[in-house]
Amino acid sequence: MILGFDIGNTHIVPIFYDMKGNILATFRIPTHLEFTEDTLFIMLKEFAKNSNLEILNIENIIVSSVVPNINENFSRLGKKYFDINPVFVNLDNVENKIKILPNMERGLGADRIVDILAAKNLHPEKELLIIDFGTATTFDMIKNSTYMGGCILPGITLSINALFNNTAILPKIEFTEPETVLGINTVSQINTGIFYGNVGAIKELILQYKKSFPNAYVIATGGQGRKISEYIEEIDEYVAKLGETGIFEFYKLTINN
Ligand SMILES: Nc1ncnc2c1ncn2[C@@H]1O[C@H](COP(=O)(O)OP(=O)(O)O)[C@@H](O)[C@H]1O
Ligand SMILES: CC(C)(COP(=O)(O)O)[C@@H](O)C(=O)NCCC(=O)O
Ligand SMILES: [K+]
Repeated sequence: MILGFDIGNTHIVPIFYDMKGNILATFRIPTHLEFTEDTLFIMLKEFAKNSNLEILNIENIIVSSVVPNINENFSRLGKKYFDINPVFVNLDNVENKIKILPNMERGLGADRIVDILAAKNLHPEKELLIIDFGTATTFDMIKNSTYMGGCILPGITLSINALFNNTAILPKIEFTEPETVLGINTVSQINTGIFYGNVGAIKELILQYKKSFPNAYVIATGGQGRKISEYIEEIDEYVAKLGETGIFEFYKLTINN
């Protein structure tokens, strides 16, 4: 088995793969900097047990992290419990798959790197616009294996939390499909505002990218993107486990050959 970790700003997702890259099980834990290698191992052991997986069969560990402060604990986890040095997703190992423009910084988040690897695998010949709805919503434009650029905006839950945290009495709401734009209470008004506000923002951004890349094939991913994608006809496809697939792709490209 291969063990992957998708470390985002809100959640850490451990992923168990068989050696062909089939996903056997995934779990979701909150991103807490306080998790030590020992806490992480105990959680992993329980998850594995629950899915009837033998944790000692892990041959390699791949970590996609956008939270650098926690990385060291994953290195310790690998060394202490599996005698493995985990490999961290970065651009250096996949330079022929994702070329960057000469004037561009190399700071592209690991989550975006694995999204790109997976999307390129699904549609090798297409120009791709990838939208990932996570803590932040990110756009990434790929043409001829080259990263053309992208953008970042606050994610949906982040926007909901911002209203809650920066006002005296606005509540924290659960994001749902709105029934009407004529909200009759605070909760439905916030929900409607965030929902259609995001639908509109995403549509406009896609339009802007399509001005330069009219043939761009638009792929959305990220838990919060599923519902909203149905309202955005410019999105060609929603892929639930894009990042998870990309982490295994990174493994194949770096370790397996
Ligand atoms: N399947 C889902 N349905 C609804 N909300 C989700 C889903 N998955 C994640 N979220 C919410 O989206 C926000 C971002 O979480 P996540 O996608 O895990 O972000 P990250 O990858 O940045 O850690 C969180 O508030 C989380 O509760
Ligand atoms: C943009 C992000 C915060 C998104 O993170 P996420 O929503 O997955 O938690 C992350 O990809 C990141 O920190 N990137 C580094 C900067 C960059 O990608 O340009
Ligand atoms: K994201």
